[in-house]
Amino acid sequence: MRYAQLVVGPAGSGKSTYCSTIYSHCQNIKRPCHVVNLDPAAEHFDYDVAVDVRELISVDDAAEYMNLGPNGALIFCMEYILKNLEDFGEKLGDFEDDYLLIDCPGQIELYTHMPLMTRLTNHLQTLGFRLVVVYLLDSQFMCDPAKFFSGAIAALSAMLQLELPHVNVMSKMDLVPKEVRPLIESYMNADTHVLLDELNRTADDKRRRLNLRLAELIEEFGLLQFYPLDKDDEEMITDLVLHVDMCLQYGEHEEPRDVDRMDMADMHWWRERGVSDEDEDVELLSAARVLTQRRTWFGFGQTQEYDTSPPKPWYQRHARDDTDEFDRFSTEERKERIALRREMMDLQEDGADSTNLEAYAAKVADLCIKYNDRLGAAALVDNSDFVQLPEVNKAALEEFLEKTKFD
Ligand SMILES: Nc1nc2c(ncn2[C@@H]2O[C@H](COP(=O)(O)OP(=O)(O)OP(=O)(O)O)[C@@H](O)[C@H]2O)c(=O)[nH]1
Repeated sequence: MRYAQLVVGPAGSGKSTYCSTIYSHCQNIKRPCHVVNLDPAAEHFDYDVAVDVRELISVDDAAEYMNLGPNGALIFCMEYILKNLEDFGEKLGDFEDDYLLIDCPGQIELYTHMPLMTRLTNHLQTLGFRLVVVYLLDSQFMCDPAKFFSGAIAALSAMLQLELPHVNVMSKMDLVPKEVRPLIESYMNADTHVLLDELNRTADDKRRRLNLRLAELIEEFGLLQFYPLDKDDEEMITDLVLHVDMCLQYGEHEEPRDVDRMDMADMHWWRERGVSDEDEDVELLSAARVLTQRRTWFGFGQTQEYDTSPPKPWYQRHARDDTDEFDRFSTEERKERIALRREMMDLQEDGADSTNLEAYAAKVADLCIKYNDRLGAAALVDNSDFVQLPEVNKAALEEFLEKTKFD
């Protein structure tokens, strides 16, 4: 399976910088990755470009030979690429099992007015690529709600035009002054109440109705969540890559290598954190993570899927975030959870019946109480029928939840 991110967004929004940042991140995590330049007007890059559209045609050549101005030359280039799409696509076809970052031109009207991107994406799909659009918006221009609305609608237009999984990114977060951050954060979640209040301050009745309709559109379709990006914040980059991977379903086709019982999502999670899958501990670590995630830990042969909801944005993270939780456990708790998970795996191999399922669920319940794990306890009680939790343990968990309730 091959994967590609189409990196789009207005001029100067940070597309090339994004490609450079993700390219370095991929190198660090040992993921094969190549950058493709689709911008005939591009000038220089601080990374190796594997395929460059300028080898086919560049704006400078078009301007010189066709005697065109900069915009006319760009349109000419786009038409030329369209006519020679098959040749260009062939070059992209050289990469097996790889991950491409396609750095697109900044003039987004080129895609909304011309069929280039749609034709290119269709072609890539016929070559077996799984695609995601990463749409960048510059946080610098998002310091007032009217600009946010126009940026969000441009993102929506690209989303509708390209009809592909779509991730919105708010770039250059490091440049946002502290006092403006709360406002930007509210935009990133498309908090329409905040936006409307701001927008309506100076609007007349007619404009207020328009603002309301636009806000409803944004809210109703839930399409406009933005992921923050500060190119120097490793954690933000990891979160974003993880989210894009979920949209791409990256890695789901792969066969596990050394660790045949491990969930691929776990392996991927650890790889993202620099742990090699040749490392024996990965199986243990992953097992522990499954346990901490409380999604699949108490069932035998349960088909419940991983929760693929996007990781929480950095500003919403709190101590009980699932993905961070493992790090909070004491060594003793980790060991016990790992041991229990191993026991469950052995039972799975021997064949689970209702007696050992009950015994297992009872042990998990004890562990929740022992380590003051309210979230796990609540999940277990909610799924008590499904996991065949014995009544006595269910009652103990309910008592524990009642006793440790926050007011
Ligand atoms: N401080 C900061 N600067 C950034 C960031 N991302 C991009 N920039 C700067 O913003 C400017 C434009 O970035 P590019 O990556 O060239 O933007 P682009 O979207 O590729 O531009 P075009 O291809 O011309 O449309 C450059 O000066 C970058 O150094 C960021 O996260 N933080």
